[in-house]
Amino acid sequence: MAAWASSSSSSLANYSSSTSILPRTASKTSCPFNSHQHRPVTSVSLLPYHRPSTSSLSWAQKEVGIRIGWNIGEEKACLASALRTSAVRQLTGSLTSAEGLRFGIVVARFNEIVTKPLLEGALDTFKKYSVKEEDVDVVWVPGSFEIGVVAERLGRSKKYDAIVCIGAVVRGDTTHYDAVANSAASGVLSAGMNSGVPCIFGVLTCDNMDQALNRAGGKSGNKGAEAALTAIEMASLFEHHLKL
Ligand SMILES: Nc1c(NC[C@H](O)[C@H](O)[C@H](O)CO)[nH]c(=O)[nH]c1=O
Ligand SMILES: CC(=O)[C@@H](O)COP(=O)(O)O
Repeated sequence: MAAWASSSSSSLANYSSSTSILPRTASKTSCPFNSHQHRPVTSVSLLPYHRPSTSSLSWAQKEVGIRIGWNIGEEKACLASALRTSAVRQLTGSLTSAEGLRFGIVVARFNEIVTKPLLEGALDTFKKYSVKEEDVDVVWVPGSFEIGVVAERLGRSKKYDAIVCIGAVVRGDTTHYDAVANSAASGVLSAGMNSGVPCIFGVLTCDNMDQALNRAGGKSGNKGAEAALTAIEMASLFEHHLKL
């Protein structure tokens, strides 16, 4: 008899009178096998499973084998998920513990009619979440293409817990838009990866100026303010959970 069968039959005896080993909600809802059985999972072998011939198995072992064999993927996944759920740590940054965190803001002067309100949205958000003015530095660059290199320099200085990158790339008549927009995005991404400091992408990439203005305090909100919120959460996450 396969090793799994004997241990499963004994484990069946152990569990048969016990309540579900899965949290009630898990056995009732998240295990597809259980959904039509309407019975809590009482035993799932965690041994390496192979399907033996059933002729030599007792009723109990067939029951376990059938339950496990037919739905090994779902049952194991459910049990594993349930076990993970009971032991899972969930780490997140807090928006209510921003005091003392330090932020850099890199903002492009190009399309300043858009980037200035984006910057103001970010600064207002920092103030609203108790970030002191002396804990925020603003660095102006000519255009969005220059954001990445400055963001990385600020990150490597280790003076900041997160860096907000603000720009507005608006499509013109040529394909220059694609070069600038893509470079800005990859520049901000690289700055964060290379410096280890969260760099937040608050660069608008729009087909026209109306789209940009709508996202700088217009009917579509303020992406600068959103970027500042993201910066606070990421800075808090790194400060409280991801310190090296
Ligand atoms: N067209 C836009 C630019 N272009 C300028 C570049 O960002 C860069 O400063 C120049 O290529 C020199 O390196 N910048 C924006 O931020 N937005 C635009 O729409
Ligand atoms: C995003 C740009 O670089 C763009 O504003 C430049 O306009 P054009 O493509 O007409 O030169």
